[in-house]
Amino acid sequence: MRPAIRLGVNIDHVATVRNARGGQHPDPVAAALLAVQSGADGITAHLREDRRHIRDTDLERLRAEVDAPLNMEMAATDEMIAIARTLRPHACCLVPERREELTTEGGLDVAGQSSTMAPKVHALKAAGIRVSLFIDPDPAQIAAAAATGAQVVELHTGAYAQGKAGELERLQRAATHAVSLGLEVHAGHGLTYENVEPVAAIAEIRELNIGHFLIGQAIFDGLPTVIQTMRSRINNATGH
Ligand SMILES: CC(=O)[C@@H](O)[C@H](O)COP(=O)(O)O
Ligand SMILES: NCC(=O)COP(=O)(O)O
Repeated sequence: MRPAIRLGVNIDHVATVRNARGGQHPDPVAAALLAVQSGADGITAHLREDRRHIRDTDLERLRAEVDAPLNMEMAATDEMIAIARTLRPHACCLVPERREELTTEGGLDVAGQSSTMAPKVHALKAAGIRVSLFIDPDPAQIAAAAATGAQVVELHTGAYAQGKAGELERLQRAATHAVSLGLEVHAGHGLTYENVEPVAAIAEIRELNIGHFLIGQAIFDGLPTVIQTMRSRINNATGH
């Protein structure tokens, strides 16, 4: 039987609500603690260059106060690499960023910058950090990701979530290809109760990172319920 899929809960948008009034509530760290108590296997937080949601102090407190793997999402910039090497989260996931974007659009173009990406991956690994590259389910990107020395690829499920034809099959091919190159396979972006099970059924996937839907649904049902429900949907797909 395949291992159970780890559920990483992305708490970015707890910080979005907090920042709306410039105060302290709702506290992303309190949300992370509740998420872990409710069954999350790890916490994901995206420190964007514009700090539109997660702030540096949020990450510092998550690292200090939450006894669960912290997956820091970040652009592959010198600033973020320096922060990560100081903070030493369990993992970093390198994602593309454009200041004007509403959310992450495409995957990281590793193939187009592999010579500069490899040293960045090495710098993070040298700090004891597991490195994941957030990429489209594309053969060239997977091969380039493996060549950088990254241990993990996180497959961008955005096109699948938007209903683009053939994307689930593309994700399956990408997952098989990545494992053949020795990479661990994660997936995320735009996953919901309704679309998660076919992705979770991809046998090579070891971790799903889910945020926006969970935080939004928690407004109606509460964070524990939505995490437990998502956990059960994932387990339905994997037979756990
Ligand atoms: C990489 C990805 O798909 C998300 O983890 C990312 O955090 C999205 O950015 P926002 O949370 O700012 O929408
Ligand atoms: N890397 C994907 C992630 O952390 C959460 O993405 P989303 O569920 O907020 O779209």
